[in-house]
Amino acid sequence: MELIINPVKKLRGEISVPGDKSISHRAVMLGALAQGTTEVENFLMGEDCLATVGCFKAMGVKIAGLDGEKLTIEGVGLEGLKESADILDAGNSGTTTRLLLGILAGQPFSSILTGDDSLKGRPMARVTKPLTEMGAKFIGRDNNNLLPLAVRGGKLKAIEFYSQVASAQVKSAVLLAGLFAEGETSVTEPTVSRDHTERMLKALGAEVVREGTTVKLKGRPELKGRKIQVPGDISSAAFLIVAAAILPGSDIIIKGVGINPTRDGILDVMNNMGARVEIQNFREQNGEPVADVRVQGGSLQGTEISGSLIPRLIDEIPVLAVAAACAKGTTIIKDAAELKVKESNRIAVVARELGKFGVKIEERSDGMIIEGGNSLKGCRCQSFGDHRIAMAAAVAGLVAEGQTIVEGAEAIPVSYPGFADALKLLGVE
Ligand SMILES: O=C(O)C1=C[C@@H](OP(=O)(O)O)[C@@H](O)[C@H](O)C1
Ligand SMILES: C=C(OP(=O)(O)O)C(=O)O
Repeated sequence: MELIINPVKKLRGEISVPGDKSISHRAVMLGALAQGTTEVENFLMGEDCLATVGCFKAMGVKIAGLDGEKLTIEGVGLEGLKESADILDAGNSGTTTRLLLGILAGQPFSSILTGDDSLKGRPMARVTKPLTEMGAKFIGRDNNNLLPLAVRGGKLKAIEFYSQVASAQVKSAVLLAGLFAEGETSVTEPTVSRDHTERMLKALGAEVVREGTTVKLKGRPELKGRKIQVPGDISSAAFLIVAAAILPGSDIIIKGVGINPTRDGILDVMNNMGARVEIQNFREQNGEPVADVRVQGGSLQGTEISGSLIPRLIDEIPVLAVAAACAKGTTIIKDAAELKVKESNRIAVVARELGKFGVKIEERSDGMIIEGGNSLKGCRCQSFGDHRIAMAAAVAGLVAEGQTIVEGAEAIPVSYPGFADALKLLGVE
């Protein structure tokens, strides 16, 4: 599928973005493991989260409301999942895979988990290693690194785990396995990654504490189902934030965006670049901070994006590269080697695709250097099956001269169903 983008002068209007993908996955998983009913409002009906729903249905969990935006999960408790008669399919979703492996590790049955071609190339040893140390057994290619993976779960022991990567998926996999172990499981990461798992576990009744970059969880808690209201996804809002910021004369308000401090790195970067971004109507929703984000267009300056900022905006880097291309001066992105193991190699693909727009961009092993300030030229570009690449290219198309055609736009509903309609609502053809 192709998305055809015509340049536009400015974006105007008020809009909300679909529910947060990370929180929607966790609502299904923890709702399933809780006692009683969990009602999820503003659940993201994106393909990744629907893959999570499919896996839990296959393990006997009753989930209703897939036709609307309110999902109801009948929790089965920590002991209640059933062996799936078929292979579990995580589709394109790394979050489904890694978090689910943590849960499957604690089950007294066998499971087989697979995904699409992109997911079959992504590293899983980062979770199968600590889960093996906890007592689970895996069989998979490349030393249990690649899907498909067979898992034989069982009685787990709590561990103290030191992760090499600042990854919420790794941290969450170990913590979710820790639910099934007696005693305290702890995870220490190099810098803090998104903490939605910890927040939701607490909200459902588990004992979780953070000390610096370490999170500790007491095993075998009694989780209680509850209402969960999912905030708008800042990673989806990012495309609109950047689009408005690079189009002078724009003025948009994105309502109800989750601005959890472990996720809001894009707001810091926009601020550093001199963008006019305002946080309005701050409030808290089920333990997650939420606000309306107003963005006005203007001129941007190059910046550096590195260090502990990276995990706070990892999924926003493709679109931040577009902001950098439109800014005056140079932008350096480093410490972001993780980008190479996402849905595509996001360093190589961003460099190649933005290069087609005429952007001067140098690929580095852990990031990229972008020379901003040259005008972009409309082009034909590819998503490489990566939703964030497709949407970043579309945003570049809004400021480029002439028409831009994004091939592989069918990847977009993985995280942002309705993306094209959102652009139209704000004035794009
Ligand atoms: O835990 C999560 O929900 C996610 C964590 C991040 O991945 P890593 O944990 O691999 O960095 C992020 O890129 C992904 O989109 C969602
Ligand atoms: C990396 C992403 O997701 P996942 O790891 O869940 O596939 C993403 O949404 O950009």
